[in-house]
Amino acid sequence: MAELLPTIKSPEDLQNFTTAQLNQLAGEIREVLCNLVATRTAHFASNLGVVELCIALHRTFDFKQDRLIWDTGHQVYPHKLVTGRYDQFNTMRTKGGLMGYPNPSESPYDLFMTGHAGASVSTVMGLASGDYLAGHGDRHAVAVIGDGAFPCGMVFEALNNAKTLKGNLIIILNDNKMSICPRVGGVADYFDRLRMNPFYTGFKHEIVKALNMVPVFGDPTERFLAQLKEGVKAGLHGGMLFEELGVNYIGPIDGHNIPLLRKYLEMVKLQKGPTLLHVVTEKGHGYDPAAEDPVYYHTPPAICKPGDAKEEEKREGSKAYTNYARDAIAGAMRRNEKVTVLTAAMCQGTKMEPLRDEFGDRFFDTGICESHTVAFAAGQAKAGLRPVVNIYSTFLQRSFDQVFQEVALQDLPVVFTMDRAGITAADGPTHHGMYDVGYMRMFPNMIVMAPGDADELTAMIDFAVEADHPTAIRYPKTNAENIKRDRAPLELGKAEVLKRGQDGAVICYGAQLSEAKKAVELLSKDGLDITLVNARFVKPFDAETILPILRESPFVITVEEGALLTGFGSALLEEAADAGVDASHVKRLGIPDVFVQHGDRAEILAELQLDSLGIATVCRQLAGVERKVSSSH
Ligand SMILES: Cc1ncc(C[n+]2csc(CCOP(=O)(O)OP(=O)(O)O)c2C)c(N)n1
Ligand SMILES: CC(=O)[C@@H](O)[C@H](O)COP(=O)(O)O
Ligand SMILES: [Mg+2]
Repeated sequence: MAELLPTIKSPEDLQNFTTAQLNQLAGEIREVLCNLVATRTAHFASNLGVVELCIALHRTFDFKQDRLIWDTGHQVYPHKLVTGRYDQFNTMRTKGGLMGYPNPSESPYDLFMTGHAGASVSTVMGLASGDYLAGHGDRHAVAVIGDGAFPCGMVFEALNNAKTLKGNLIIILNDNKMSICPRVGGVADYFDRLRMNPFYTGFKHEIVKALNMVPVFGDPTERFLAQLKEGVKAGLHGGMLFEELGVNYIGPIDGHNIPLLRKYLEMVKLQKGPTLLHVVTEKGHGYDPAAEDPVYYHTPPAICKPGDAKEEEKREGSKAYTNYARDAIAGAMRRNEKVTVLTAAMCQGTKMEPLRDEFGDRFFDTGICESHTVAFAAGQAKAGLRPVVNIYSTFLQRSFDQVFQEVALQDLPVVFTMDRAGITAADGPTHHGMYDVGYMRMFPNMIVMAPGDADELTAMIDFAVEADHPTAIRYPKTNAENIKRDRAPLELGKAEVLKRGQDGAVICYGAQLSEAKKAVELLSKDGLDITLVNARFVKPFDAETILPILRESPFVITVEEGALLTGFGSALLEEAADAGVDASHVKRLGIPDVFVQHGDRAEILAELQLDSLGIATVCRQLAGVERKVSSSH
């Protein structure tokens, strides 16, 4: 039972806690985190790892004035607990409840709504700059960024700019040796070398002893710090990469020792100029199964007791679109040795660990560097390879310009398999994949498609790796079904008509096809005979099939799990306008011009009328069936 946590209404309540109480608080936070993931899937190992760091930060700074950004934001749960949200904590990631990321509408301690990695150093610099110009140069601005997020290009862009900053910038590098998967790349190796620093290994105890003799405030600390840093530099050139960029480097230090963290945080507060404090933590700290398998426990399914008979089953999961995509890519790689696959640190989410093992040198994990990934794939394509960029729709947004310049403009055969396209549910607005239809279809040369079911996804990937142009395929985070029908073979730019009727038409782009089909079946019980089209392609658009349906149908509904602005329905309206075809009877179902909040996927889709009942209801309204029924009474 938590004893201290319920008493904390704001971080000010931590100020009188003793070290023993702060340690007790750390234990209580971990217990609450464990209780949460027993009930639902949520970010776990990352949160366990930052408990002490979070407490020490809030004990040292006053974030009513000072600024704090947790990079990415998935490790923000302890912060939520100590900033007055303990009472609502059991609503985490449920509709209307707390968001799993920072959310300014929940608390003034959350400055930005985030979820994408790598922006923290830049935004914190902006805050520091604004505070300085507003005469609040005494405020401190702190970015906490993980070792996985650190290699993002944007972080280095910010570091490059940091020494020009007037204002106090503190970067806490939370180094737990992990991204979601084990971290990769040269920066990771560099952090490993920094850990070999005697500051962290051999001499650590000596340094801690010396620190204990140093008062926390005033000049002596600064002098001591300067000497200490010189000593470390002379020893192993630790942190020289940062020092050369004009950023003071301190560390690494143990991130699970609250008094030690406090001491160093007090010191960096006094430091002039941008400062990076390298803190070493363990992902999953305090819960052994998570510490031993932080990949699985990054976002484990609910009730993940080790040894749980169902655990293995959950690991593989039922067959989602993600699995079909993975298997189709694997098939293409087996058939054609020119096919490569690229991931930007999402090997686990895209279920590609088996591909990493099977295709060693044709599997590329670039880390959280989406822009680089796409330009890199373009280079591979130019060199004659057939790269597949397997990426979440929302994260591909980072590469908009590389999709334009390096891929589309050169007309290179890069395949984009865009996972999590649509409502991703509990992650919320930062993660829903809503915009890819628009940002892909606007570029010349692109072939842009969405499968209506599982086998179609396989067919599209097979088609894409043979295409001579860039291709994009979107699919959502859900289990994939196969729709029984006399399946039309996949043909470039051709829609599939599943059924013809005279009372109206439903044209579906993507995986809501099964819901659309159910709706059409429901409607036939009401006596409505509805045409059902599986659009397959938004580009090239099948005007030949679709425009006659527009002309002949009393109403037409387009269905897509994406933004209405720039989406499939918009493409249809553009085609109709260009061809002079009346489209005033077209109703578009999709995601309106709002940021959709987090919640249960089925619930959100139902609210958007993107399920069978919603589609059927709209059809009835357009067909006037309700009116007919009521007037017959
Ligand atoms: C731009 C972007 N790409 C990918 C992701 C997916 N993602 C979320 S957390 C994470 C790992 C981050 O590692 P790190 O920063 O070290 O934090 P840790 O989980 O280790 O605490 C990844 C790849 C993301 N959120 N944003
Ligand atoms: C923080 C982050 O961006 C990832 O952890 C994301 O939540 C993963 O999403 P999936 O659970 O859909 O793989
Ligand atoms: Mg990490």
